[in-house]
Amino acid sequence: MDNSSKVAVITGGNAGIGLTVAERLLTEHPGLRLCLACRNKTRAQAALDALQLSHPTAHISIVIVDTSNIKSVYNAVTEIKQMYSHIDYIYLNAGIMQVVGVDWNYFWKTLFTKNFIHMFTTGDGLLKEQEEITEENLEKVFTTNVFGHFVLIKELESVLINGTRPCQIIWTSSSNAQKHHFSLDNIQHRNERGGHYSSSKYSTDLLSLALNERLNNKGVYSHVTCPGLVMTNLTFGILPSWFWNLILPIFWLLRIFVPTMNYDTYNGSEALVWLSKQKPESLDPMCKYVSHCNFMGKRYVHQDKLKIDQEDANQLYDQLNTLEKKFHQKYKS
Ligand SMILES: NC(=O)C1=CN([C@@H]2O[C@H](COP(=O)(O)OP(=O)(O)OC[C@H]3O[C@@H](n4cnc5c(N)ncnc54)[C@H](OP(=O)(O)O)[C@@H]3O)[C@@H](O)[C@H]2O)C=CC1
Ligand SMILES: CC(C)CCC[C@@H](C)[C@H]1CC[C@H]2C3=C(CC[C@]12C)[C@@]1(C)CCC(=O)C[C@@H]1CC3
Repeated sequence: MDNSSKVAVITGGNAGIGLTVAERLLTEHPGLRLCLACRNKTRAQAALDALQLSHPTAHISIVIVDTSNIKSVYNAVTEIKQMYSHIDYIYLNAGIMQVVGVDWNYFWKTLFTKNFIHMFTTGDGLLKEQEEITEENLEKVFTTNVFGHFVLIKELESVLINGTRPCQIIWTSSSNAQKHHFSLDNIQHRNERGGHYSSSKYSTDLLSLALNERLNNKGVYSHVTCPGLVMTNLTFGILPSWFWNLILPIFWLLRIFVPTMNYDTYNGSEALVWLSKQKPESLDPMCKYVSHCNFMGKRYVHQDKLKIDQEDANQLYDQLNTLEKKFHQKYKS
């Protein structure tokens, strides 16, 4: 095993924001060894081929992981541990949103009120979602976005901790993370009408804080990012791509008020890549690092103070830990 060069693992690294982060990290950190942790072999191989074209000497590998399936996460951990003795950056980026429609009534009602900036920044109240339960009897958005990643981090702990080099855990959270959609009495957000995605991203923010409390003294640092609104398969699942292309000029205008209207993945990945170039000890665990792009097209990183509570974070951590133990017993003993 080559221990000298840096290693980055990216979940959902085959498409959208994850793929752009992969591309930009290879440019920013020459010699970086990259692991695309993806659920689909063909799509992962296509991404690897594209990255290898622009970075012919880069060392890129694929690990198959479906974060909505805990058995698959355990299998992926075994593979990652065989490949790497230390991980410098782990991007917990894979994510889904199960949208079935837009509440246009709410959109028109809010457009000409003072709440319009909040609506365009967060999407809060605009999206209709549907629930799905996985074959392991877990809520799918919660498992894909949060629990699968929790298990990944927990099982990889020995590879993240290294006496001499720090490790950065970098989550792709969202402005859509809203406390009013989250409850410690129902962390999976089961049997609720909507708010599944928001609850999962709020959990992400809490979990990141809890991880810092547990792991900072071992050289592992966790931070949350927000890519803003970016055109990817996720947003094409909300409205068709032709619609988004049509309203591109509106995005430019909206940027005067809402600098998170990033549109492309390069703009959206700014905060995620910027974090990899910072000293992790100097970063604030109570901040969300947000990718901004102004009207003139200038990209920069904005820090938003997180409105979350350490006690909630610890309680969520404990609940995730208890849930993980059941799967550990089932699959690992
Ligand atoms: N686009 C936006 O405006 C915003 C996105 N985000 C977040 O950014 C992250 C990346 O999303 P984005 O790039 O937009 O969307 P994409 O759909 O383009 O990318 C999502 C990535 O996650 C992967 N993925 C989905 N489900 C799983 C799973 N069960 N196991 C493993 N991988 C999975 C997808 O794989 P596959 O290609 O096989 O489907 C894909 O690689 C998400 O966490 C999302 O919530 C946050 C704020 C705004
Ligand atoms: C004329 C158009 C600009 C109308 C588009 C309205 C809505 C579909 C969008 C306005 C704000 C958007 C938004 C998201 C999805 C699409 C909107 C609701 C996200 C929720 C996508 C996923 C995220 O993580 C955050 C985004 C915030 C903004």
